[in-house]
Amino acid sequence: MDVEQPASVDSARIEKAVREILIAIGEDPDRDGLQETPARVARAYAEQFAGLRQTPEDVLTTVFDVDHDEMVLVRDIEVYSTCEHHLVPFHGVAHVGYIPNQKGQVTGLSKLARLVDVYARRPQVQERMTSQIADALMRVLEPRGVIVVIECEHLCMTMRGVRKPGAKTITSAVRGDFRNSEKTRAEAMSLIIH
Ligand SMILES: Nc1nc2c(ncn2[C@@H]2O[C@H](COP(=O)(O)OP(=O)(O)OP(=O)(O)O)[C@@H](O)[C@H]2O)c(=O)[nH]1
Ligand SMILES: [Zn+2]
Repeated sequence: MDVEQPASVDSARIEKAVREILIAIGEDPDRDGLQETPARVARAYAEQFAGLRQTPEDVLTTVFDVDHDEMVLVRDIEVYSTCEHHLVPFHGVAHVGYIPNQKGQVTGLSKLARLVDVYARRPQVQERMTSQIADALMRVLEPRGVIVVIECEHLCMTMRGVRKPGAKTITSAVRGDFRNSEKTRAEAMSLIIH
């Protein structure tokens, strides 16, 4: 469950902290190129972590009935998130599919991409982000099933640490019909993996 979130980031606090980090790494925060950096980082974080101040209901606003109760899948939604362990990016693609309920309730296609961003723009681990997207769709659209597959490269594994560029992490979350029916799941996977 989402905990209550602050209205916006505390820019002054971020700026103070970033200045401290610059000093701690042995930089001069007052040199030309760095003077504006704390304020820039505060603005960047406001954007990068905007999802902390959003709920799925904020973006899944358009729900309408169509005469379609079979799979809808949006593939290759670009995703940028921030690894909560190292605060460096991980990025890749998300594939989000669902089977509308008997009433044929669907949402706008762009709303699925917006939903991905609600959870990507937070300090994250890929597994949790994947489940959160699936659970939010189940709750709001009450579909017969949801499948979310996310493939990402984690910069904490490529630019530092173990340094394995190209390694991809693939996570999936299946709910409802996608969980219960191997055939339905296989159909979705064949559309995702091409
Ligand atoms: N399961 C999971 N692990 C992640 C994710 N993002 C980063 N990690 C891992 O989190 C772990 C943190 O491990 P620690 O040993 O606490 O940190 P560390 O010493 O910086 O680890 P190394 O990255 O191996 O140098 C690392 O193995 C990362 O690869 C994620 O989305 N999911
Ligand atoms: Zn990391």
